[in-house]
Amino acid sequence: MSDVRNSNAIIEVKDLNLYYGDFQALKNIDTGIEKNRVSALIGPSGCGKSTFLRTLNRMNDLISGVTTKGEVTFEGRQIYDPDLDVVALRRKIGMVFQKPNPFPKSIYENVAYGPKRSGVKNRKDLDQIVEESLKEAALWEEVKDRLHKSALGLSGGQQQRLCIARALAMKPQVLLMDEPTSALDPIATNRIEELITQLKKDYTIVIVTHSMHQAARISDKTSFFLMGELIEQGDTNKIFTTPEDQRTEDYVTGRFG
Ligand SMILES: Nc1ncnc2c1ncn2[C@@H]1O[C@H](COP(=O)(O)OP(=O)(O)OP(=O)(O)O)[C@@H](O)[C@H]1O
Repeated sequence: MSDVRNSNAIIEVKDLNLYYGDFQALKNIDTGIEKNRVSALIGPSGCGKSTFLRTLNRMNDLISGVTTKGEVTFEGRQIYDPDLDVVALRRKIGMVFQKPNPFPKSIYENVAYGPKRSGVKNRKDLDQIVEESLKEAALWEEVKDRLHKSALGLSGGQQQRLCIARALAMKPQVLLMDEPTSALDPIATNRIEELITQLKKDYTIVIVTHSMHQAARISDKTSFFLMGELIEQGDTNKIFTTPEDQRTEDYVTGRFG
């Protein structure tokens, strides 16, 4: 298997195995997530993409019966170290979900919520974080005149950009995105894809996608999973044009999945 581990990796994964009870969902995963790149995780339904994504900020801790073995290091620190501050980890490695899930609060409060909880109290500082995060998420112009209106009044695509702004407000280094456009129409999808391409200047992005077109359009690196194994990983262009493994070729050419 090709090896993408190198000195640009912000996250390194070594011999990672994950079980839901007796069922092994991830098998001997070795990989690295490169800094300031978009990495796509692809593969047929149930192959372990979302499970793998969640291992990167310990979101699987929230599911009972999960056992994780192996190493995940973020900037050289073991993230499965029992002494690690998981809340701080999730601040640095934020997450955006498939279905936009804004809180039933105002647009402003959605973005200010995390910073407030981590101790930012000064109104001017909060105003600034809200404005900057909404600008980074390409939503500011659409909402600046209705910041104190409910977030639930936004369109699905706007809600998803709000969720991205909410994650950015915590000043993360990595953004994990689990099929962030699967609930959106093509125009809203296009806006999120453009946004992801802009965000990689400042952030590292890992995205689970069912759309091979999306992976090919926006990612630099692609990892192909099958039945809990990481079959092949490398430059997106290579994975889609000259993959080394027959199973990868069958998947990317649409022969299964
Ligand atoms: N909470 C859970 N408890 C038990 N088994 C689970 C749980 N979550 C996922 N699994 C199983 O682990 C395997 C991997 O699931 P996962 O959701 O990671 O796959 P996926 O590739 O993201 O799938 P999809 O593309 O359909 O979202 C599947 O067989 C799934 O049924």
